[in-house]
Amino acid sequence: MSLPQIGFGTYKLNGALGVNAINSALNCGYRLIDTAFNYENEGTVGEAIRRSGIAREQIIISSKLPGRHHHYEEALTTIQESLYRAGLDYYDLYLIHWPNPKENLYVEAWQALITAQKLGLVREIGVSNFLPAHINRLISETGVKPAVNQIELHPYFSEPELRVFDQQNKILTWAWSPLGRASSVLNDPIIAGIADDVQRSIGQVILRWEIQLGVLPIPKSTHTSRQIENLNIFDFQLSDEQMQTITNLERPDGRLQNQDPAEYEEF
Ligand SMILES: NC(=O)C1=CN([C@@H]2O[C@H](COP(=O)(O)OP(=O)(O)OC[C@H]3O[C@@H](n4cnc5c(N)ncnc54)[C@H](OP(=O)(O)O)[C@@H]3O)[C@@H](O)[C@H]2O)C=CC1
Ligand SMILES: O=C(O)C(=O)[C@@H](O)[C@H](O)C(=O)CO
Repeated sequence: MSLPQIGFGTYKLNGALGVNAINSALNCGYRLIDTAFNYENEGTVGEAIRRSGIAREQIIISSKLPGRHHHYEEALTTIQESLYRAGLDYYDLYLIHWPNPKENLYVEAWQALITAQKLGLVREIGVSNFLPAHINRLISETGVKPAVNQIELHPYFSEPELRVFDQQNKILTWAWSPLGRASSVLNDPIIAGIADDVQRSIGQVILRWEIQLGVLPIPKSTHTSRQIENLNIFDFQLSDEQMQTITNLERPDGRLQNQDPAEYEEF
């Protein structure tokens, strides 16, 4: 499957305001929309797509299986429910949202995603927030590798080891909260200096850094002007030195909400 280099995140985009925001993103040119069963907005995404008038096959739509439905039968039913909610016949991608290692049912959930792919409910399957040990287990127990791994990634938390692991295994890394969910990174003075040099906004520099790292960012915005700004990152380049300067901003406590997938469980 070929994917755009950037997608659109939809966490917190619900109801009529959500439909307007997602519709606006589609009009701006986004062709990859990220949602999740737990966002309770798969219906909003489906409605925005129908209203856009853009042909279904021109849009990549990705959703995610919540932790409370990792049992095989429940997972299959949940994928069907995800489709009914969105009013879609298929998802282009379906991911396990979190591995929930203490619950320890993610291999069973993966087997359900494999079946869903065989049934044509989803075109490709992947994971989110998976560490190398979790992915190695999926591969050794099922022989099927995830197509993508969607992980927290922004300049204060750039996941160097996980990116290398994904690359070595030909798994595409997606960056969630690529703008640090509008936290202090969007005012970082070092990135501001680079933004001045390249005559772009801080957000554009961050997203460009992610693209040049080989990662697919999925920024969310309710504002059309920001949606456009976040897309306009393909007509400039960061130098190797600028790339390294941003990568050096890594912080040991760089996670936004201390959601370490080795420990964190989300249901
Ligand atoms: N798999 C997972 O576990 C997770 C997945 N995700 C996915 O990743 C997506 C993106 O992450 P998210 O947490 O939403 O955070 P983002 O990093 O995309 O940041 C979104 C915030 O940044 C603001 N913003 C967007 N563009 C700009 C800009 N150019 N300048 C200034 N501010 C800007 C938005 O404000 P405004 O809307 O007002 O414009 C919003 O407050 C989610 O929507 C979701 O789809 C997120 C978290 C976890
Ligand atoms: O948004 C998501 O996809 C999540 O997995 C959530 O954990 C989200 O990051 C969050 O902040 C919940 O409080």
